[in-house]
Amino acid sequence: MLIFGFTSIIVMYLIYRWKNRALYKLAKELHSGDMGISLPILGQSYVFGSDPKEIMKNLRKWGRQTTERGGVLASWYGHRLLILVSDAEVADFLLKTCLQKDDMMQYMRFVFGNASTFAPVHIWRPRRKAVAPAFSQKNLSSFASVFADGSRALVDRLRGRTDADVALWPYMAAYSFEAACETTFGVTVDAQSDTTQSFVKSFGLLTTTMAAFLFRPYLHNWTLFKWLFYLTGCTKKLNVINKFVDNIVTEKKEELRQENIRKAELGLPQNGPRSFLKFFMESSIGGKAFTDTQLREESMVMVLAASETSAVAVSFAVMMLARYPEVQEKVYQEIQEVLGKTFRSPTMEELPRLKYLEATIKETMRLYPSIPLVARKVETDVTLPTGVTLLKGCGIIVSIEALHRNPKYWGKDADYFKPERFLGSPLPYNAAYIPFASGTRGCIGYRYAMMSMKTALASLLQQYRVLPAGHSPDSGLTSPCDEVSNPLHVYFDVMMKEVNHFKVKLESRQ
Ligand code: HEM
Repeated sequence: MLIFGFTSIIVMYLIYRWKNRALYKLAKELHSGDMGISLPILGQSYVFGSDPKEIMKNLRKWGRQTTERGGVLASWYGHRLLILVSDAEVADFLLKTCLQKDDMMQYMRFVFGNASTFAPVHIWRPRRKAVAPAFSQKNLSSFASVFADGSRALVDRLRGRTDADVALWPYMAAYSFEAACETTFGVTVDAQSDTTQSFVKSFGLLTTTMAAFLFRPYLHNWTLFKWLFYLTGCTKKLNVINKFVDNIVTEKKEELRQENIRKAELGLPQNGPRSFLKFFMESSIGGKAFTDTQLREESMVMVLAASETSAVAVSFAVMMLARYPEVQEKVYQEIQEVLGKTFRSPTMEELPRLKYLEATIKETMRLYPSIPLVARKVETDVTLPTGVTLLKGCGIIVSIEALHRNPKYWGKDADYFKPERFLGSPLPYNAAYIPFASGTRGCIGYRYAMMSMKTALASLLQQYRVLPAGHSPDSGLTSPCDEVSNPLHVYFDVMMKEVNHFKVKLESRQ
């Protein structure tokens, strides 16, 4: 009986291998690095481990191996073949050619709906077209005061935190979240209030659970997923989120109706600064008005996409400034030159003049991109510029983190922190820098993000000098310095975050 069972498994495995022989041939051609042997059901996914720090460490290791082997590597993830990419030319080609999100995103879709980030291409395309005008320069300019007010509140909240080390994350997260809510919904929220806290916690729990789930392909089965989702309390959390957003949508719809009636009566034009929600309510998808579900999905994803990503990037930037005091001094001098000596937030016209600050943010996002990887799917066989043909059904993981440290584009000092790379001469190869991904499915909010991050940093640095946590006179690094032998310790949470919640020491400049 035992022998019969064993023989059946072997026969089934051999049939499976024969049916998928083209995939196995491709895997061999692309090599899988030193990621360990591929096991049935698990593939090589077991090497990532379950601890978020381990996952990030192994993702980085996987990325380095990809670069060492020419920028494209294959790996078995459960029964699927994943192609990992750290070559800029190949990444650029794939991000522009393969617009479909990978199958693993269908679980994210279950949580966040069919909003642009997770939607299949046929749903995404008309939505992206409908959403894009909300990011016009004119509309974004109307958000400048939101960032200015928010960054003043950020500076105030940090007052009195100069005596000991401070974990920046809750402060930065609150700044970005409040700004994201105001620009998305047109309402002012207090990140400390009970309702908001419960919304934020629910969001956090959902993303953390989803991050852990994505790296366990053996759990990727709909029935199992739905059960786990329920048992881990995610259903309740999702209800909290949906209720929070639905209430705002209902309230805002009525407000808009009243406002339009009032303006029509007074003969006033129907324009002015518009929150994303208001913009969506006045727009249409393929000629039809947004439904309530579409309004909820699109606004929820704006809050999700706008808040944590920018908070992570700005927090990493502060840590880098603490580590590299002479970079911080240059940034500070520039802020003084552009804004003068009295404390105030930069205006929309002044932001482009903060060039060294921008270079510092960009260099931070090169070494520590908020989103370390993006996943796409091959829908029809596609031949890479290198001549290799990827087969239908393969998953694609573009490792932004590995690509950003690929010496082929960034030189021998790829791991060094040097904001000067982004000053003066253009980048040697544009596609080698993609913190916001690239192509038509790249980030729609990169200009919004830059405005928000520059405003927050300019305000913060006018008031405080930042020092490394546990500061002693020689705890700063002298730039240029190697971010491999002295790396920041990070973990994977869909985004890449610092393990100590971005701890630094603040010293008042007043
Ligand atoms: C530092 C901040 C940010 C970073 C690093 C970032 C990064 C990214 C990346 C890498 C993608 C592509 C994801 C993929 O292909 O799977 C993306 C997509 C997206 N981002 Fe951002 N983002 C940031 C800020 C924002 C902001 C502020 C908004 C909105 C206000 C936003 C809205 C979106 C949306 C809607 C998408 C989906 C685009 C589509 O599929 O059409 N992002 N972002």
